[in-house]
Amino acid sequence: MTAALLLSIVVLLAIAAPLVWGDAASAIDTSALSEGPSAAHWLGTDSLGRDGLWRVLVATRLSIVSAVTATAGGVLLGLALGAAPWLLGARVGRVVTAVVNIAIAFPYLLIALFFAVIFGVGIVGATLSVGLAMAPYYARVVQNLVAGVEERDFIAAARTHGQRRATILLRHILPNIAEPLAINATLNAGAALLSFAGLSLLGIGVQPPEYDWGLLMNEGLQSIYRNPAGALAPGLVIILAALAFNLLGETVAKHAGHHSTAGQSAPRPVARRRNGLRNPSGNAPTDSAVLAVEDLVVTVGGNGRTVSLVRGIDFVIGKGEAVGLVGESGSGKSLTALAVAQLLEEPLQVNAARLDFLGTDLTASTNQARHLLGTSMGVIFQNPTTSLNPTMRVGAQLAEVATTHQRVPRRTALAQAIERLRWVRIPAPARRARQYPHEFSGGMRQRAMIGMALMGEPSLLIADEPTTALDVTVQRRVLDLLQDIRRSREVSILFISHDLSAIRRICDRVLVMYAGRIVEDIRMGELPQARHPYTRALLASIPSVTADRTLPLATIPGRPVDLSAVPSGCAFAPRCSLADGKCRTQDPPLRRETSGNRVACWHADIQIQPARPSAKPAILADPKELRDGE
Ligand SMILES: Nc1ncnc2c1ncn2[C@@H]1O[C@H](COP(=O)(O)OP(=O)(O)OP(=O)(O)O)[C@@H](O)[C@H]1O
Repeated sequence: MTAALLLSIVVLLAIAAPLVWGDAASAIDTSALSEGPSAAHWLGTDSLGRDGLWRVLVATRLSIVSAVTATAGGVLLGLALGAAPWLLGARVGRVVTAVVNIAIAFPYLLIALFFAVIFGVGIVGATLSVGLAMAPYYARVVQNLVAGVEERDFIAAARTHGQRRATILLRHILPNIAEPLAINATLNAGAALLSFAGLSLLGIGVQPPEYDWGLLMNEGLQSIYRNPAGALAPGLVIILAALAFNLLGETVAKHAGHHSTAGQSAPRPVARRRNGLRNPSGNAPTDSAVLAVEDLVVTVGGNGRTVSLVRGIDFVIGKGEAVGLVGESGSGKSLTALAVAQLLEEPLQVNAARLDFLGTDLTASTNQARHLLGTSMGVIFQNPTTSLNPTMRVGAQLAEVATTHQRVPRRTALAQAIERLRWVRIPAPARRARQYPHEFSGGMRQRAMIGMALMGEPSLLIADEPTTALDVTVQRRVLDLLQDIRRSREVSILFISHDLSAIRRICDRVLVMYAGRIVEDIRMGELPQARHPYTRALLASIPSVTADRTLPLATIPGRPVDLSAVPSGCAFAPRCSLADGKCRTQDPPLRRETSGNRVACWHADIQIQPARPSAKPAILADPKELRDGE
């Protein structure tokens, strides 16, 4: 609001002041030469008796227009120089980069002075000088921004399609760097304003009879002992106008930052509750249910081209229960977890008949629901390297969760962060809290992430492949840690993995997903007696050290189904050796069995040996043997 108010005043003055007070500001009054402030002249008069206040107001237009013009020129030239390496190739690019680097090594105002001497005094010379002096800075910014974008997959795709570099620059690169560049320019317009003031103050900027704030300051300085207001007033408005630009830039930057990082701290309420509970599986949530999900659907697209990525799933997680979510890549595991944590954004759409967390309806997107998500649900992501901010100390990052969601003072939050680092067995937690993520090993970073998820004393931890990026020994320690946390604090866990042996280590129950649906929900101890052919095939494909090494490793034949063209009937039918006509036409419902497990297969009762070519499939092996074989 302050930025908007200040900027509106500046713009209004730039437009209106010369029209309203232009004549009064130029009127010479020989009877009131170099006077101090009075009722007639609030800021006194200059050596020709002209009113100080009117001149400060009228000078707004020239000061602002010249600063904005110089900034625009600097940005355009910087854009050309910064994009040159991309457009002209490595050899020419190196020369341009070297010139930019040399120019940046000199103080900015020195370069402006250098050009002012070349172009001569006056408004045109000053504008050119300030614009040219700014260009190397913008060139560096553009080079960095281009470097950040040019490695992205969509640029590689455009190059593969044979698009020219200039076209890629205009179509793909510029739109992606425009926002930070514009923010930089707005922030630096204030600096341009100060540069003009500096040049005019030195007498090599704007020349009389034209006048800007710098020239008024120059004139005011000559009589500063008689009339201090004559120099101070233009100085003050320069500061206010520069502040207006800076505040605007920072506001835009903050907004842009929020937009791009919308996520855990500011969940996006896209989940919607559908009317009418389906509850076909008799999957009634009990009082002890931490999470109750019913008919969860995640779709993408619209206008008749909607693709269902998660196709109506139901499950309940009880207090202190650990539930695994397993399936091949693309089966919808992460989307399910992120939909529960309210972390999915447009264009994905989330709908659910029920999405209750600790008895609170998350689809309602109330303050209470948002607070619960922030304090009682922790999410651990796959890659700890990209999940921790590299520029923040680990302790401060953990503490931020508490200051944001629990509004505790920073000191208390930091003590809590150190405590959580101790919980996750980080040695010397107080010292480690002061370190940056790069000073941690991969396993320690993941434990720090788990510590961060524990900051709010969560009731549910969602761990999305938390051990995939770690080596086997570290994986084991992280899994043991999760198991300990679960036991000692009664935390429920939704553990996502494509690795059944990892799931087996900590989960009580496993949900097997295929093509966006749960096809089997089975207690861990009964996994060797899994009834869905897909679960059996997944189990059979776990390598075992006792398997016959002369035989090829077991795989699941065929490919996962394309979710934009799911066949009618059972989605697994094209890959299933048991599939018959019924499977290809009718989709089997997820039925609850007397054992309490659920399975979606017309042939769940048929006993088959898993499709493993070895004599003794791992699925049927002794659980101890499976553990040793990991
Ligand atoms: N933003 C998105 N827009 C369109 N499709 C998406 C989007 N995110 C995911 N998908 C698609 O949704 C399907 C399920 O993705 P999801 O990430 O849940 O799979 P996953 O089972 O977690 O796989 P992985 O084990 O590889 O992480 C995939 O086919 C994926 O391509």
